[in-house]
Amino acid sequence: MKRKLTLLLSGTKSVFSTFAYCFKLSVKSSVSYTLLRIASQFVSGFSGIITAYFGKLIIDILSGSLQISNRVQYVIFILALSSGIGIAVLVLGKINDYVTGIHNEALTQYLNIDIIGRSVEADLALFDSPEYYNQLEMAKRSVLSVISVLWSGLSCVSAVITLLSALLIIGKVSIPLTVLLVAVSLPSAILNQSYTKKLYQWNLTHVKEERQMNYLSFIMTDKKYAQELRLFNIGDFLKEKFKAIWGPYFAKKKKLTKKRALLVTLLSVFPQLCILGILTVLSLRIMSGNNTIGDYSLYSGLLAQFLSSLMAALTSIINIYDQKLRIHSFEEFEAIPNTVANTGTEKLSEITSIEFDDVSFRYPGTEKEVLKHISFSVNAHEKVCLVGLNGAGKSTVIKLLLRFYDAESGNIRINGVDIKNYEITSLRKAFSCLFQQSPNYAFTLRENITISDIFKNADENDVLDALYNSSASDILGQMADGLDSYLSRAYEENGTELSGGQHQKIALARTFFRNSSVLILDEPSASLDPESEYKVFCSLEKLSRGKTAIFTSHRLSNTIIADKIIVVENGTVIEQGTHDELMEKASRYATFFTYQADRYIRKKAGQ
Ligand SMILES: Nc1ncnc2c1ncn2[C@@H]1O[C@H](COP(=O)(O)OP(=O)(O)OP(=O)(O)O)[C@@H](O)[C@H]1O
Repeated sequence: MKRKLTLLLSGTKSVFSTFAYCFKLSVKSSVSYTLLRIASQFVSGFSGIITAYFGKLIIDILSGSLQISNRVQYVIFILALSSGIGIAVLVLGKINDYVTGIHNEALTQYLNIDIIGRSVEADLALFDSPEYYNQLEMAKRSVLSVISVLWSGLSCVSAVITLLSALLIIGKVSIPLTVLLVAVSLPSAILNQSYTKKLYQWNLTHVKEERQMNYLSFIMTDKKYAQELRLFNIGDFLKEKFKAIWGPYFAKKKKLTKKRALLVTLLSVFPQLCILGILTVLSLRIMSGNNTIGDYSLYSGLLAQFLSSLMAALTSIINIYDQKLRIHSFEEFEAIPNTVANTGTEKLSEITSIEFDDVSFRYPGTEKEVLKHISFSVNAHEKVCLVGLNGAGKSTVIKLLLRFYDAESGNIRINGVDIKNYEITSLRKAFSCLFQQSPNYAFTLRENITISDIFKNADENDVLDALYNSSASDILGQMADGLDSYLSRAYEENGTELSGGQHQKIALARTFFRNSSVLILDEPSASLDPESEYKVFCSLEKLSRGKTAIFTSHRLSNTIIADKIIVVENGTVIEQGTHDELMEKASRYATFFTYQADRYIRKKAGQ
């Protein structure tokens, strides 16, 4: 008993705290809408009781149970009053519907923007973890829960008002039967709650399946996959994959829901039996002259209202209790800590040196040491090329330099200062970087370039220069709306779809536009034609004059422009030097270089 009481108390506490949390969010999104919705619940809570009482008065007057002198005027007055209240409640209900709709929209956007904001600031490492995606998915779903808790809490206000008022009046007929009515109405609601909780916990353990289904449905409908899907003829294969997940998922969910529906239906019979008892007692009292005929109308109306508002109140409370876990998912998502903390305060502007000192690193949650005791330095105005086989760790070096991840051991220093001491945005501001898979945006061409430095007070010439330097001026020439042309047809009929190489040129133009003191290009020419590649490396030479540049390239003829070549293999720096120095000795670099030159030389020699 004591345990049950403790459970009840903690349940009540969590209902209140969950509602309070959602109420706070509601107020943050709009104070006026929240107040309007509360006021409307008060009015609707009292209106049912008042209308039922007016009905009783009219019946009593008409049946002669209530003897008054000016019957006609009295009946007309009550009818007019009750119609007035009815119309006012109706109008208020419509206003409430409107306010609720608009408020729900505002609250949804407020919460979505909150989630997006958290996501934008999240550590890059989090994007490697399936757990993070599960949490993100649950947070997105919990937006609906906040709306639902708020709705339940506010509905509870009117339900409780109706419930208490009805209970006070019904209690006059038979207190024991009224108590019994309350008692038998509770189990079905409580059972409902325990199953709702079970269902939610079941949902929690099946988020992975739901995400997999979403993913499959995404690749079956997204343009990116459309070509391969048709070429490989894998539509049916993917549909079967989808069904294989959905089948068992649906069967289990159906079983749980069916059991709940059966039990709740069975238990809802008992309250009806109690109502029958109360109405029987009342009928006997009317026949013996202790109550009027109008009382029958009043009590039967109130009993119906009592039952529906009790159910509404309980369902609301249970819903809030149930949503507690979902709301908790939202709170949990908000509280996910970033490991790459913005610990530094120093501002960084000009970079005079970069130093990797005995740096080791493995991606969070993985065993493999991707970088092993790496040491190298880059001096101001130096052009450095990182060379190595696929998966050697070149891009990882860049990610650590930009503090997307923190090194596990060792130090990365800029201008002799540990990069953790720099304020993170000022650190990143010092780099213009082209990532290996830099995506373009479904925005205009101009926006696709200027997005890399939105605070720059740039004119059109800066954009045109960036396009020229990335060998992309011809792309602009093909665009109907010039710089204002859309780089996607997903949202604009007149948008332009670019080729893979053209996309890379735009991404490169964006990098050149940023014009920071260090230029980083990770495989800038992977998709470029030979002429564009040549021009881009000429631009790189030109633009990096008076700047520091770090680039990676698998086409080793490009390393010619580098002052220093650093060869990375299996996460370690195995050699470094100029092209000539490395070619002179039997280096790994010389082997790579010979691989690429060899085929051409052999072909020429007719071998
Ligand atoms: N987010 C990640 N989580 C776990 N491992 C990763 C992640 N990103 C890269 N790796 C692993 O780190 C290693 C180094 O990858 P990296 O991208 O740095 O290689 P790279 O030298 O740039 O290769 P490429 O020449 O193909 O671009 C690879 O084994 C890769 O599988």
